[in-house]
Amino acid sequence: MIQFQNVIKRFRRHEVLKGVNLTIDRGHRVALVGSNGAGKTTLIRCLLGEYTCEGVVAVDNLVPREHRREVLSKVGFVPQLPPPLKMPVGQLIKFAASVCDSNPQRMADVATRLGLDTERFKNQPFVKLSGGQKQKLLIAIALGRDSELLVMDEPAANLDPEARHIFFGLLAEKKNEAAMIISSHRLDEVASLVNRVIEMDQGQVVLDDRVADLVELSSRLGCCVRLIRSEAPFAKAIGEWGFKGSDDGKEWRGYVAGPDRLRFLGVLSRYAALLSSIDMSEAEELRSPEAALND
Ligand SMILES: Nc1ncnc2c1ncn2[C@@H]1O[C@H](COP(=O)(O)OP(=O)(O)OP(=O)(O)O)[C@@H](O)[C@H]1O
Repeated sequence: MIQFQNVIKRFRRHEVLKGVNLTIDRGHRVALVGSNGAGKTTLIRCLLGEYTCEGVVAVDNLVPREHRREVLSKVGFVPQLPPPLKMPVGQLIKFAASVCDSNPQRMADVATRLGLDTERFKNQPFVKLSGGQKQKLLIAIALGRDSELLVMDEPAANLDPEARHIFFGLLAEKKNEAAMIISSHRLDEVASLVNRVIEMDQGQVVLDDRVADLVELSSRLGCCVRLIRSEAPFAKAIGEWGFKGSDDGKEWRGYVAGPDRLRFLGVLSRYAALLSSIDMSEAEELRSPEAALND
């Protein structure tokens, strides 16, 4: 579906992409990783037809630079930095839906699932939303439409754990019909969302691995964390994951989105000396943490 053949991009004399060769098909969920300045955004911009470059870039045999409209009609894009748009939220959704022949209500419904009530914010300029609200709206615009390719630059970075879980579920719904490219500095942020990892360094692909597709995107893990004593900083950190504590603050229960397990364990590792046990298991059905505590 996507082809890069010996793609070279120069800014004046600085060669930023040094001959990139890649083929990405439907069903591939790619983590595009690499340190700052590796060339990830430049590669994406070549794919979206924003830059001219040497070599071949093609989406379904169309050259994005020459067939921009047709190529962009296939692509849902979530940018790394939200554009500084003054347009009110309601108008922005209508405009975005008209550009890609989608229904504004479909985008609004995705926003609602993510926890953003677009009706409430319809007259508010986009630029005045919070970072997380902007991210939710951009995701809703990208996912509330038919697309064959989803390109997302650090898409979940600003989302709270509940919205991340919903977002992963939305990706699961698209996983067979679309190819996905998820760009990130950190592999651990995106590792469990993907089945292929492409690492760039200094304008070149230095690793291209197919990885086991074991984590169900829409899964949740029921968790119980026990401590040797209660501590306020831990309570604050785990409270941000929606966990509820026992009266003595030594037992905490809640749910973690399947793809977020590594991230969650990373948070727990900061309090390793406090931990007495961690239980994590695939949740068969969702029960409230209060109900689980009463078991
Ligand atoms: N418009 C531009 N003009 C000149 N140089 C540029 C331009 N855009 C990017 N570069 C340079 O190209 C290199 C690759 O940048 P790019 O933004 O593609 O990296 P990245 O991997 O996306 O980094 P980050 O993770 O920081 O977003 C960097 O050295 C950057 O300074």
